[in-house]
Amino acid sequence: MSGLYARESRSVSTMAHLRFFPLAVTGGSGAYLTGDDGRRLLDFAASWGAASLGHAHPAVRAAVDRALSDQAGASYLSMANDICVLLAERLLALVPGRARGRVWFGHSGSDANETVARMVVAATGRPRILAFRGAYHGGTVGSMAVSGHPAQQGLRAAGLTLVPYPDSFAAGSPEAAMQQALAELERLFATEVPPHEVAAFFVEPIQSDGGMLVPPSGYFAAVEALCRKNGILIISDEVKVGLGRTGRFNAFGQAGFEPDIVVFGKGLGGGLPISAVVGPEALMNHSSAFSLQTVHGNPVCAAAALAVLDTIERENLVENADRTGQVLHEALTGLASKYAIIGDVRGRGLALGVELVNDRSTRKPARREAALAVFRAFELGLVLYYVGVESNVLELTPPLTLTEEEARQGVAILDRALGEVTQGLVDHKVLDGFSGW
Ligand SMILES: Cc1ncc(COP(=O)(O)O)c(/C=N/[C@@H]2CCCCNC2=O)c1O
Repeated sequence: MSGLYARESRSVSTMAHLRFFPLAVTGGSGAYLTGDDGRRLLDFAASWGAASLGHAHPAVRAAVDRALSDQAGASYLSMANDICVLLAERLLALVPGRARGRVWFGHSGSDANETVARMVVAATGRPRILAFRGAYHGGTVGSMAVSGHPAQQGLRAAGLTLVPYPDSFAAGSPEAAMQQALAELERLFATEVPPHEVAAFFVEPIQSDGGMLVPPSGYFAAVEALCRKNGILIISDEVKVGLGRTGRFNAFGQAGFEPDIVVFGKGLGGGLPISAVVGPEALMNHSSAFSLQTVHGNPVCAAAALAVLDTIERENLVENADRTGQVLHEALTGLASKYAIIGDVRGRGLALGVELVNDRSTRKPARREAALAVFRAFELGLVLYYVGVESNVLELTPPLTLTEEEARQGVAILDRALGEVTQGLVDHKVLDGFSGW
């Protein structure tokens, strides 16, 4: 364990730790992090997707410097600032007509989803909310309340009903997954959940922390029809897979539905804390002083977000995510022909998952092997984490700036790590103290 990591253990709380290996960093540039031991590590996680432009991107640095050099306050609570207005106008132009009303700014996906959960109930008078089993919508009380991930210890909202997200790998086919998931939703509407009491449905276009689950084609179109029929608002949580990561700017478009409310976060700030909720004016202006924190809408983070949106456009990063994502997907599929432990490779663009199983026919989750593979990859110079309700899905969410060469380099490291794990060459003891989820 490095000196810096040991020093952290004597100074920083573990309450926010989601640790898979003892990485301590002192810097980074592009798709690389600099370890405190001087190593350069290829970052296939991008800090859970937040470093959308990689590290130390000059556009973000310049934008933040300009905003700080003539600082228009530190909050939009009690005064408007030009940068937030400009960012709001940009985001309104990026969402479908249904959602094109007003923009709320926050710090994180959690406070954004918490705000939406409160807003839809307050504005519609409907007491119920739908979300998916395995969904991660945040780490605050109000966002955990509408989440369904088993790793969360928070209380679920009284009006929350969790429904199954279609898992094509677990069900054996997309058709079976879609049929099962729709049947359960329709059963709930017919028995336990009166649809006219449901205010909104929280949707991840790809369920990331739940295992990078890609919905079957047609599933969300069917869900949207059910929602429209019953006046249920659809919320697209684009916090992790939005902003071009899937190879299209908005992930909901590929998933085949048009949301009423869109939630952005993580990569929006390029590593700085900012989130946004974009929705219809009637909802977004249903009240004043409804959801506020002191430095919400600060111009510095908003400037970073504008730089991110500008850079995504200027550097064609949506196309890069599509193209480099295909290279990565194909390379990972190549690994699957080599390692029986890889049960499934799935995802879109640069939102990819590799599900590890001990047996392809039973699909028994290979939790320990996932943890060992991630640990060994770290030792070999690649940073990636695992997700999934069984913690057996390697998650790849690299910076949108990733090059094809970097993609191949990362897969070569993962290849070696999986080889050593499957040959029993990685001592299980390395996982002591790294409990992950
Ligand atoms: C789809 C989706 N919506 C909202 C959130 C919450 O965002 P914040 O962690 O910025 O509050 C997240 C956060 N996801 C977690 C962050 C904690 C570590 C585990 N991995 C994640 O990506 C998310 O994936």
